Amino acid sequence: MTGQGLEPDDVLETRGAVSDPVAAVSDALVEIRGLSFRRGERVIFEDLDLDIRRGAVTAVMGPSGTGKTTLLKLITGQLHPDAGTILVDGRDVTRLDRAELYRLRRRMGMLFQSGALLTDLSVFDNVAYPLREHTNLSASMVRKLVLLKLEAVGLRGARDLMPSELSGGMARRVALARAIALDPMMILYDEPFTGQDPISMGMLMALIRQLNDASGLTSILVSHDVRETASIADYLYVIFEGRVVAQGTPDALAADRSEWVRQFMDGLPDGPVHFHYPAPELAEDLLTGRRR
Ligand SMILES: Nc1ncnc2c1ncn2[C@@H]1O[C@H](COP(=O)(O)OP(=O)(O)OP(=O)(O)O)[C@@H](O)[C@H]1O
Repeated sequence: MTGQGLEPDDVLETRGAVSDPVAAVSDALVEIRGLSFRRGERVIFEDLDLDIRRGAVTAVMGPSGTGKTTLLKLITGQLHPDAGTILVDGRDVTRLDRAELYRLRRRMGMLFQSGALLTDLSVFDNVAYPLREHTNLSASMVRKLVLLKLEAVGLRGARDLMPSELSGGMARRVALARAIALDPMMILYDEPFTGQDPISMGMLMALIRQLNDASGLTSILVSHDVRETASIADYLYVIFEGRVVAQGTPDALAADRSEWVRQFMDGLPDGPVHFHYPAPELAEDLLTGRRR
């Protein structure tokens, strides 16, 4: 028993009627249909549908452990679902062979929590790494591209530094330059703001939005930082217990009065997601003669 009592009717559709850009354009770069995924006995996703619109910043939010990172790994083909389809640019990642998946993955930049820089390489060489690995470009072309990517994240002047000489925020920006080195069609961010001070958080937020718009990217952003995420995303999904419980533009979700949306967007400690793990009444528990 989960104690959450989520029924199918609780699923909220909070798309704004006319002003919602996503409702008007159905051009999805990622189209997920009927996705089911388990970890042992645990159901992570059950019949999940979700679209990521081309050119937009789409955020996926939800309580900790709800499967956000898992969703990114399913989209990139690092995990295989039990059922459902995941179309990325029209191709079902669940059906691609290794070589096709590898080619598709090259077109997806990733900034994962664990995406550390290579500590033995300079900033320049970290960004050059995917270019040298995956292309036959000349050294002078690699140099130009690396400098352009570093310029895009404001760190062209830091090219000769080693990762140990960077602040946490700078390191994340270098990782971002590396993630866009191969000019991906899409970039996936997993908790990009974790551990950042407010200034570097603001910088990263602006960069995510700027890179998306200037490079014609499509961005998927997984984050716990509701307010910050809502301020840069075009569209938000809230997932919980394997399903989408709310979706809409930031404005639509800000105006939504339902308990689900309010608890999540306002960070309320109790609501449909309970603070207490299901238990008998406290008085009943205290008065009983049981030892545990
Ligand atoms: N390698 C693994 N083996 C077994 N279970 C796992 C594994 N990785 C994750 N899980 C479980 O899958 C569930 C979803 O994990 P996931 O990391 O996707 O959640 P999340 O929403 O990204 O969480 P957070 O916001 O805390 O990062 C969790 O219950 C987690 O314990």
